[in-house]
Amino acid sequence: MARKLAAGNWKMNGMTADLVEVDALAEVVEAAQCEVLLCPPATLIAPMAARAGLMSLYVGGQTCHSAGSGAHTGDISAAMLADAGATHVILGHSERRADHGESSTDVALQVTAAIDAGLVAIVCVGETEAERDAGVTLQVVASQVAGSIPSGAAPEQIVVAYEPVWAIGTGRTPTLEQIAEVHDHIRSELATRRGGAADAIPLLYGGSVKPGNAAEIFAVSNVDGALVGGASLKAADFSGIIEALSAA
Ligand SMILES: O=C[C@H](O)COP(=O)(O)O
Repeated sequence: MARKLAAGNWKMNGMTADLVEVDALAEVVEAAQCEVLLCPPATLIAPMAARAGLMSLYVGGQTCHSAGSGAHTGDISAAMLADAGATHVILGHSERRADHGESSTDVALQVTAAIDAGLVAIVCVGETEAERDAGVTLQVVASQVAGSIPSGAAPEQIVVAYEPVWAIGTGRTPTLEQIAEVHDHIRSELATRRGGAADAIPLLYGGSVKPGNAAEIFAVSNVDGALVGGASLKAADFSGIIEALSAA
């Protein structure tokens, strides 16, 4: 049985003044029957972690370089994220794959670096709309899972987030049957390579999760939580999602 995780991805949003949203989550986080994580932009990791330390809230990064240090202007290493107070890092998000040309091979190297730095790696996979229309969703997702997760990674060091690219920030979501089909397939792919240990890897759904649709998504087979973008920016919205996962 995998642990449940409500993860928020602030993407390139958030100023110091927005940290009041973290304070506003305190009561819900303390009552939560699941793990809760927020991944702000790198500039806010340290101050958010200082606030999160007062409650049971994890803080994570949104990417990291595969190298430990060196001449990589603008990049950040996994050890730097950990040093700032992060416990997790999102890797291989479709926006990184599209905007920065990151391949599954690149992501696998980042995952190894993250694990070496003591971080939990949240590995994102998902098909584009054209791939879904072409009927190759399961092959695309299986290939990303196989290529992005190093075989040596232990189950407690990995989370997989299924995010259909066409559902991100669009208000569109797959049917519950489509979510179940992909999540069951990911679980089965992981089990092929890891046996029963695969059951301990949390599988998150991401893409237009809101308080209003969270409960039905969390009731789907092999959905252990969510990776939430827009609805994680405001405590009022994210609270509803945390509560729905706690009740699932
Ligand atoms: O990382 C989060 C996802 O990309 C989902 O974003 P969204 O909830 O705004 O659709």
